[in-house]
Amino acid sequence: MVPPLVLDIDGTLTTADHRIDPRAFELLPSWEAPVVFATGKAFPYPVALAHFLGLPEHVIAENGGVVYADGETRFTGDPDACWAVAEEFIERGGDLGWGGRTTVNRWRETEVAISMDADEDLLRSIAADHDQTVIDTGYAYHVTSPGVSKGDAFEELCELLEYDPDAFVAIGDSENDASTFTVAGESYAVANADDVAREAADTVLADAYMDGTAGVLEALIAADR
Ligand SMILES: O=C(O)COP(=O)(O)O
Ligand SMILES: [Mg+2]
Repeated sequence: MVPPLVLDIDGTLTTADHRIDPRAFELLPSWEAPVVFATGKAFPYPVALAHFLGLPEHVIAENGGVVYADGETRFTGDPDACWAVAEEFIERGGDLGWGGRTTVNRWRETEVAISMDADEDLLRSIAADHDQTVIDTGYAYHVTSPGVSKGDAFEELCELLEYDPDAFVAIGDSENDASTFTVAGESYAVANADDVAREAADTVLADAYMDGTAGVLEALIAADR
């Protein structure tokens, strides 16, 4: 039996230009064990991915702020405090960015995502004044509440579904994946991963993006034969 998976999305299942790599549609629909998507993106994104792969919607969104499994939704974090940071950031001349793409935050329920073009120093200093944290995923700065993490959310999801987190293989690429790597039994950072993810992973892969991820998935399938 192949092991269950907990997979980051951006940088892990994608190409370098942010598209889902088609190999996700070849390897995941027939995966014979649970697959959990754990992302910094807003709640609808991993739900849609699971849905269109024909997989059960077991997801972690917003860096752990949202857990959804078996029809149950759990939220962690203080969205008002995160928005207070974003509002002060705008008042002090900052820009959330996204070129008018309001869908980035429209369905976000526990935190705020800000474009990588933003003034990072200003954002971090305002977040610190409000006792909120900033996560840099390489795709966005996320203003998130302390204590929110994909790893804690993953543990919660495993409790809900009565899964053993230690049985899971985790793959990811950035600092928001390090906590998942700690909880899962086995962890891989793709070659494009940041230093925090590389440090936390059991194995740093030679291949980047979906090349790295597909290599792990194919090896797991081969080992199962
Ligand atoms: O939304 C982001 O900033 C990153 O998303 P990810 O956690 O799927 O890589
Ligand atoms: Mg990622």
